[in-house]
Amino acid sequence: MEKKISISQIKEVAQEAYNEVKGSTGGKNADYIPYLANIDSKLFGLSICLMNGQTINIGDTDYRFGIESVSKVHTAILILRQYGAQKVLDMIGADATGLPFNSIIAILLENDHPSTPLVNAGAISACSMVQPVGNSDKKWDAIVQNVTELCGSAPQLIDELYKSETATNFNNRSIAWLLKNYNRIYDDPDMALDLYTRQCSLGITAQQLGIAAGTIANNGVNPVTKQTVFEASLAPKITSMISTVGFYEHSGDWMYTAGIPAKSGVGGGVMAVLPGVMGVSAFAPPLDEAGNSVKAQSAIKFIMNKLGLGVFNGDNVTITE
Ligand SMILES: NC(=O)CC[C@H](N)C(=O)O
Repeated sequence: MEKKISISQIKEVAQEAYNEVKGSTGGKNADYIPYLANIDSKLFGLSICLMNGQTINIGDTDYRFGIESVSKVHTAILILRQYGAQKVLDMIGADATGLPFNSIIAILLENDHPSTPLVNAGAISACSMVQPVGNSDKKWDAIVQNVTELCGSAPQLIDELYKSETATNFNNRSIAWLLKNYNRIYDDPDMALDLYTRQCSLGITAQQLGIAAGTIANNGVNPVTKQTVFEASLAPKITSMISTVGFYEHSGDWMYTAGIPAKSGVGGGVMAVLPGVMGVSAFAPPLDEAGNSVKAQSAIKFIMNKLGLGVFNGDNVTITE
């Protein structure tokens, strides 16, 4: 069906979502990474990027927080750009794990396969694939450049977070070496792990993440800078990956209730993609038990439900002035 929504309607509903959710007290900051435990848990930002490049920003949308696992989406896009869709499927996979993001059992259950670039195992494997293989500095430049193009502006490394995470990432070290054992690490394992840890420590704003989500929704063209960041044919590949595993073991419940593919990070950020319509991002540190921001989920769900939007609705949505 044809569905028309005005920009002022979107602004109104976004403000309503923000007001509704702002006072909620559910969840708690991630504390297995010491830096994250100390972030002000009252911070809350909501940002929407429309396909005409207009952004709607409410609350703490300029605060730089740790991107954490949302960076898995960016680097999955980078290897899709460098290798193409088939090779990424062959070398990592695109399956849901139904298990926590840092699961080791998931690697064993999937017959030695990392499953998807959007869980820790697949993301470390993805970092090992980033070209030029063998050159850590150049790989890092490629990762940052790709994030910059997707967001339309540069992220900034939060050094304290990087140190905090490096000092405590024992589980991820096991994952990297287990994958090496199964020939699923395509460069030096310690280098791949370090690049993964560093990309998780990039500081990003909700506005930047909203624009990155908008770039995916806009088939690879950044709606703000108008740059073609990746080929349009890759957009449904990345969106399908986000929808199957973006909220880990809660991904099914999320798609059922909110109807929008979204990816979370333990820094409190979420980026959500409604293809052809908008990118949405929300940031608030307190998390549920699967590591997904409680307020970000509530706000994005509120917007989708109130506007009657969702990838499964079958509507042809037009945004009017
Ligand atoms: N879900 C997440 O955001 C996890 C990212 C974090 N860097 C980790 O590896 O544990």
